[in-house]
Amino acid sequence: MTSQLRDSKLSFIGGGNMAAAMIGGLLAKDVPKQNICVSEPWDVNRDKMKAQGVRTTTSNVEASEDASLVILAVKPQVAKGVCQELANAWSERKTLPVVLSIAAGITLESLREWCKLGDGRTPHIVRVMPNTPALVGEGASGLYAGDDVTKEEKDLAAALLASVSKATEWVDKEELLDVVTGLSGSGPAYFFAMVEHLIASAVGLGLSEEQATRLAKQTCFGTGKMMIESSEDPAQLRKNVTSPNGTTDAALKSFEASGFKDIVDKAVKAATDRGGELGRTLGKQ
Ligand SMILES: NC(=O)C1=CN([C@@H]2O[C@H](COP(=O)(O)OP(=O)(O)OC[C@H]3O[C@@H](n4cnc5c(N)ncnc54)[C@H](OP(=O)(O)O)[C@@H]3O)[C@@H](O)[C@H]2O)C=CC1
Ligand SMILES: O=C(O)[C@@H]1CCC=N1
Repeated sequence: MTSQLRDSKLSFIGGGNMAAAMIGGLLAKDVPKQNICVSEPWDVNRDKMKAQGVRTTTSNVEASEDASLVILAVKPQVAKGVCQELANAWSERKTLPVVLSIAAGITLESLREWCKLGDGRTPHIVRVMPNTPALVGEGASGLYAGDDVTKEEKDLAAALLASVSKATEWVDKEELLDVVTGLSGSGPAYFFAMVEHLIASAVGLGLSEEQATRLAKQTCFGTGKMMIESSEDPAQLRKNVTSPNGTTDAALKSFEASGFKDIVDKAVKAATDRGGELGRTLGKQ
């Protein structure tokens, strides 16, 4: 972790699933608890955060008061109101915090418009797309920043994401963040769904739920670890499992016959398109 990140005051606006994952990951990396403040309306979520030792409040304005980095971690549908509330409260501030938006789809243009202060100043904004494995320090994150963001600010944003992610990728076109969302932002759900189905299939064929769950989870984990640690690419690793005319071959042929590639293509595109759609519809409101 960089000293710049360790010394920064971080304010999470919204303390839901993704904020909890990032905060859990940050605390595991020894970011000082007292440097993290979360504003969250729901007492159940607030209590969970409080139990981790970070500061909590119901007031977005209070949470952002002394922050150098404000992480906008609310649903896209409420981002506009939250940005406007914060911009109103920051009019007396000489130095504005850097805003990191994790809201899927919401464009820089909209964020800048909503975060504009009465005197015309706009905070520097970085869009990021993390994922929930950040909780265990195994996140994958994409980032995009406009030209107004300084190198130091980009380094700080990247350091925050890198502290909870093993892959931190800058994209050079904003629309590519929607693709990152369709791949790694939503991606954990695809793998969870796959494991759910694997367990159900094996239980249907006679294994106990407990055994099927242990075997399926470990297969997913072991496969991921192997992909990261091996010098061979995923296609070669797949071939290494697949004996000619053997059991894996039978399964992969069945996948193919059911249109596996097409199923994946369509799903990633659906998520990517939904990101763009959220940006367009919510940006207009
Ligand atoms: N979950 C994920 O895997 C990922 C999510 N994201 C993005 O992260 C953002 C948050 O998603 P996620 O954590 O899943 O959503 P959650 O609903 O779990 O978290 C959002 C939290 O914000 C709270 N909230 C609602 N209104 C306000 C407000 N005005 N001020 C402050 N807090 C408020 C909500 O409280 P209440 O429930 O009471 O409304 C909720 O606890 C989204 O924009 C999403 O696109 C990005 C990457 C991955
Ligand atoms: O489902 C969503 O919209 C958010 C963004 C990426 C993961 N969860």
